Amino acid sequence: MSAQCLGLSPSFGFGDRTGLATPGHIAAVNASSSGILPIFAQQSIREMARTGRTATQVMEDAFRAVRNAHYEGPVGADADHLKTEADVEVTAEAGFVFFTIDPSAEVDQKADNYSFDELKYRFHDVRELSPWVETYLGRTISLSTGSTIEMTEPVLYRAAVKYGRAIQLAIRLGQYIQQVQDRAGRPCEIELSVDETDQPTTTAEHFIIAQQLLNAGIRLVSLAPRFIGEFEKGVDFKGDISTFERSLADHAAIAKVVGPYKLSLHSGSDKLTVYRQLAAYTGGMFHVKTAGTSYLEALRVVATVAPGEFRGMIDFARERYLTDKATYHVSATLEAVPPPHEVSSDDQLRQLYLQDWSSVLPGQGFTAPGRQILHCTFGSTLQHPHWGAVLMQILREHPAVYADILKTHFMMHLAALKAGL
Ligand SMILES: O=C(O)[C@@H](O)[C@H](O)[C@H](O)C(=O)CO
Repeated sequence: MSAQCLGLSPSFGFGDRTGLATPGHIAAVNASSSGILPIFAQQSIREMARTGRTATQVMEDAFRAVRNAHYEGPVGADADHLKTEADVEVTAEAGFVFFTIDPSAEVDQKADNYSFDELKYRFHDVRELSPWVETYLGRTISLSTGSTIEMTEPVLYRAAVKYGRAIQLAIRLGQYIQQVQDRAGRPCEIELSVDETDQPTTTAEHFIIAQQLLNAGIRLVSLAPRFIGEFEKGVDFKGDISTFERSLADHAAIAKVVGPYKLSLHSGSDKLTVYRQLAAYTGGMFHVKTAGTSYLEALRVVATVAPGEFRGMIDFARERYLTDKATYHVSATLEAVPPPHEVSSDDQLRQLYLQDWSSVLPGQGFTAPGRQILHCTFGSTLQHPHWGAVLMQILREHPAVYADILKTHFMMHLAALKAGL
């Protein structure tokens, strides 16, 4: 079986940083009967670098499990957060068919704070590569939600300064992806991701980005805006849910009228509080990406079968956290979570650093800040000569335990999404 394009069907990405999680992911999909299609091979270039795995290994690990489970449904494969043509080439060659373009390196992350005078000054540097400003100027776009988008000079100058270069890069990478896949006679789906920026993507910016890519012939299957609210790694949504819902409804309306394409939720691990709304407001045209949560559930296997080793892994993670958290959006502090030597109970320690479903209200996700300490240090742990070897040996010695833990974990995730369909 090879990877397939999943189109506009509701879909869910099961990122796996160990290569041993797919059996549990398959068990959850089979048990949930949610109708949500899976992507079992999903890794970013960043994750592959941090875990020392190649694109080919990611594909082989996932599809070996698919064959062993005799799983027969359509299965996607997401080459995530691609930033260069070289990223495209190595993942296309490995058999990926879903390509997530990430032009965030070209996003001016300070643009939301510039005054109008500053924007007018900086606009001169991007005027030539943002010819679309004149075409939108003065237009009012009405959305099915009743919201309107006023394309004023300040709005357009800010969009051009903030995303002008990023749009150009996204078009270049998108056209390259389509050329590479068309030449090889392989299918492809493209997602644009600007979720990893500090400032939310406004409706005007979403409308412009999507329309410029589509005008350039980039066939988007999904788009990941930076939603309002805090989508921190490893824990549930943080923020005002009604504000998020209003913004989500507008973004979904844009995706329908400019596309259609799916809205994609990155850092989707454990964000159960917003899953029902995402499914409902998009009318099922959504994609959710997870990855860190499967790694945290791998540590739950260690906590279950070898609590002493789990304590050692926590101590190591605490040593690495301040360094490793640099590229991730998290707020946990070492001071907020006691170190293992201060917690005698293994169960309490597991609650502090992983949390149990028994402690979570229905339709909500985990919130324990210790999860972020373990989440961000996955690369250091997996690549550590001792702790990486201990973790992988425990997972290989207890495959049924890991599969059962993942089945329970992702049945909760898929059920929360299904509630909105
Ligand atoms: O950590 C990564 O690089 C990926 O998991 C990336 O964050 C992915 O796009 C994601 O959001 C999964 O939750």
